[in-house]
Amino acid sequence: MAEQREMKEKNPWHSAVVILITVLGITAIVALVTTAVLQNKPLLQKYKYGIVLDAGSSHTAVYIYEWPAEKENDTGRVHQKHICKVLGPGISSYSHSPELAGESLRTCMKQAERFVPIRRHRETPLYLGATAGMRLLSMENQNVCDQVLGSVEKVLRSTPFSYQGARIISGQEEGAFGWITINYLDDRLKQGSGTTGALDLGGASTQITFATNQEGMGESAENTVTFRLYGNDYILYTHSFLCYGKDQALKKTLAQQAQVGNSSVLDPCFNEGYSVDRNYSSVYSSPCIMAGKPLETGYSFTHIGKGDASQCQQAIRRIFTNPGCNFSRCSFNGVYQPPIQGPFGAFSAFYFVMNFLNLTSDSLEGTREKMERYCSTPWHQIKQQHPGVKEKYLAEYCFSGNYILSLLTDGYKFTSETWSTITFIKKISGSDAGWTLGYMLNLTNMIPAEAPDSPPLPHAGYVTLLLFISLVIFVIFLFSVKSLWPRCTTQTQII
Ligand SMILES: Nc1ncnc2c1ncn2[C@@H]1O[C@H](COP(=O)(O)OP(=O)(O)OP(=O)(O)O)[C@@H](O)[C@H]1O
Repeated sequence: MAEQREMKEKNPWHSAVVILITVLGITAIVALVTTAVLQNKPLLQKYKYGIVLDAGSSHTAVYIYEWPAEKENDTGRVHQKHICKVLGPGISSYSHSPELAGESLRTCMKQAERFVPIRRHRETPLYLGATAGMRLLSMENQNVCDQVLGSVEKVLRSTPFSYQGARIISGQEEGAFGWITINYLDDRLKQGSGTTGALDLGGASTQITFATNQEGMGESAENTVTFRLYGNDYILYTHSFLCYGKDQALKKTLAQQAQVGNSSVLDPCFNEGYSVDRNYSSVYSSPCIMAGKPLETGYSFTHIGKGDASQCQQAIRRIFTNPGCNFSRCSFNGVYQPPIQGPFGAFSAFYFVMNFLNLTSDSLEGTREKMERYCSTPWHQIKQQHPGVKEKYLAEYCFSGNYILSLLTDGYKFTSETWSTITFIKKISGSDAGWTLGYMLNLTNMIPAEAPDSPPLPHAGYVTLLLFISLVIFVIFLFSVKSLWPRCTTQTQII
């Protein structure tokens, strides 16, 4: 007591200093916590947009993509905001009235104006990529093909968006950008982990693309695409088979069966009881059909279903030619293909068909069995079982399922073992699997060649660490000034 009194007398300010330090310390902590909380509060997110039109052989679809304006180079951040399916056929079907090709896009483009905020319209890039239908039209008639492209260009230029061009993309681009899309959406590119191969089945062409090691790729330069993405080098094998999309393959198979020139064609790829009259010209008019319409036949024939999956596969096998392989190994039609390296994602018609047939998770043997059963089911029963399904698709599922089986096994050489590496997919993280997203990411330079430098700590981690260190310093400080605190003793003093 005497000591304390003595101390107080020596330093009359000491309790005032301690109080001041404590108040300042508490104020500092409150300020730090407030800063940390405010700093971590999410900012009002601003978005950017991009629009890509997929002008396919069977139809056109308008994809609207959205991504946060701040982090354009972060993988997995662009997502599909909306898809509008254009009514009517693909633009290549407007060869008799090209001006209608552009008109067909107007409704979806109006929708796009509503989905993209008005303040972003002018800066939103707009692309149109045409695929196999237009590739075929350009082979048939370049002049009409240009007119169709001119017609869609006119309409797209009249929209408020930043029009970047309408062009026919190559089969190689279609394959490679499909591969980029699925690996970007899976977040595999930034991680630099193993990638997924892409199998795309369209109406008029089909693409196979997968990463492979360099060995043997020198064999065929036209099947090689290289990318440097996020600091990783990729060597891709890619091939697009024009005329081997689902619709053209069906025409090829039917044309080959109709070559005999009878008034009716008994087709194992259609269910028993199916019967439709068809014009020869509807089958033989495609540039994919080399043979001409059989001579000395009528105008039309009756297409009759026989419903036999094994015979159907035999008929399909005949559309894969075998002119000999000039490489170490080939898929079909003499096209080079290195050993397949999975896993694979199979999309577009691969998914539509296998999903309908409930075959997305079956073994190869199980798939064959189910196809036998499906094809041998009478047509009237199929129609009864699936009243809501478009009749054209329904009639073709026996052919389509067998075509997929044959393309993957006889064509691409998948086996019972490698079959299980295929996943049939429609969407990944809400965005459709297809070439459009990869195309836009490439044209807008949204995937950098080198991995961007990132701070050692994320923002929230940095603020938390700062707060923690400050608290530790403050506690140490309090302990070090403890000696200045007035000592209170509870011991009763015996005088
Ligand atoms: N639900 C469905 N069931 C069966 N087939 C379908 C279904 N939806 C679409 N298809 C068909 O699947 C095929 C592929 O469609 P997709 O839109 O991917 O091709 P595309 O872009 O028109 O063709 P390409 O890429 O060859 O130009 C087309 O023949 C289309 O008619």
